[in-house]
Amino acid sequence: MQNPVTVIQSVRLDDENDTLVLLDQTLLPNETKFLELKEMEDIWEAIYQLKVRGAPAIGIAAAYGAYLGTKKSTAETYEALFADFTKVKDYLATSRPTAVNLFWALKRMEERFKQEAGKSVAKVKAALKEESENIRAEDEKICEAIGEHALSLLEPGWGILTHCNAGTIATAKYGTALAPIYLGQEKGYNFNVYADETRPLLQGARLTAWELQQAGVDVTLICDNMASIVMKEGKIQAVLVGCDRVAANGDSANKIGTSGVAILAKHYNIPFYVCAPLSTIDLECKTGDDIHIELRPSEEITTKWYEQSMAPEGVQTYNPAFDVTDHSLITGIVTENGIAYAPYTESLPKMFKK
Ligand SMILES: CSC[C@H]1O[C@H](OP(=O)(O)O)[C@H](O)[C@@H]1O
Repeated sequence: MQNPVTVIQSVRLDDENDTLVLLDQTLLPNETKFLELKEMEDIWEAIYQLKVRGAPAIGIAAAYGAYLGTKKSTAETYEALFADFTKVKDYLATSRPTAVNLFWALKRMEERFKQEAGKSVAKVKAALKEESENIRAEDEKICEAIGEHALSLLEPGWGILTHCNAGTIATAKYGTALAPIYLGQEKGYNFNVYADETRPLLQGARLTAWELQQAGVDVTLICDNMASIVMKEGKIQAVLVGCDRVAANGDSANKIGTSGVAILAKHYNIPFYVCAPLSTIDLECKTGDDIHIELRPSEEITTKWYEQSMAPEGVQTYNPAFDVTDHSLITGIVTENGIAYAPYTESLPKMFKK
């Protein structure tokens, strides 16, 4: 039975109208609104402001944006079109630095462009459209495969803690960390999901709790500082999180606060799994120290969710959007090709060879 929430397409191409259609995730859970974007500046802004967010969804949006931006070109030669494509690609690549899917998707679009060398402008544009649609369609299958592998690690009735939102709206469908929750629901696993609110942008409260409630999954919203007590009280049998970039040694960048959850899970002897499409694994990054952590505006901490500021005027803040969970804290990395276990420098490359 199709779960109504998983069929929501948070990122969609409306080619006939030269438009990228995005579910505006900054308005959830209070408003479900789709944006229709034609201009590269608006697409850049939508990625930066997390109107579209989640590593796979960012990659899909960038691929569609690169196609739409190139489609507009009036270039009459392959070379001139490539110059226009490159401008769009390089511009979209500046929107956010941490999720590797943004760069992976843009590189894949560039590789497809080069495969069409010597062909007519029309044929190259058609190829870019096809490639962007392939990226989206593949991500749906990848997330389902991650869900199947992750489900093999879980038992019916388990309490699952998750951080931020790695759900259906962060991907083409199903999500990564939430994929086993949706697949398990179809099979009667009846998980009890505990969602960290995930300050400062509240992806857990606004998005995960919303997605799972809409899907009829048993979800309990907790403040980030409650993760320890729910683990201590035996409510949690596994932690599942998404990721934005996995380094070759297994260090994994994910939403800020994830590494703290991993340390708690280690302390309470609870398995901690990172759900990672291969498109989020960056073997060029040797360790988490090589991952660029995005810093975001102060207002997200001080005023964004309050009728009035809850912090003294002008207080200094530090707002890293992600942190890196050390590979030693990760029980396994669930990919679409199977589950990688430590030592990750050996197991991760094998995932690409299946
Ligand atoms: C399925 S990847 C989701 C991943 O992306 C989120 O970051 P953001 O909300 O800033 O795009 C978060 O790290 C999630 O785990």
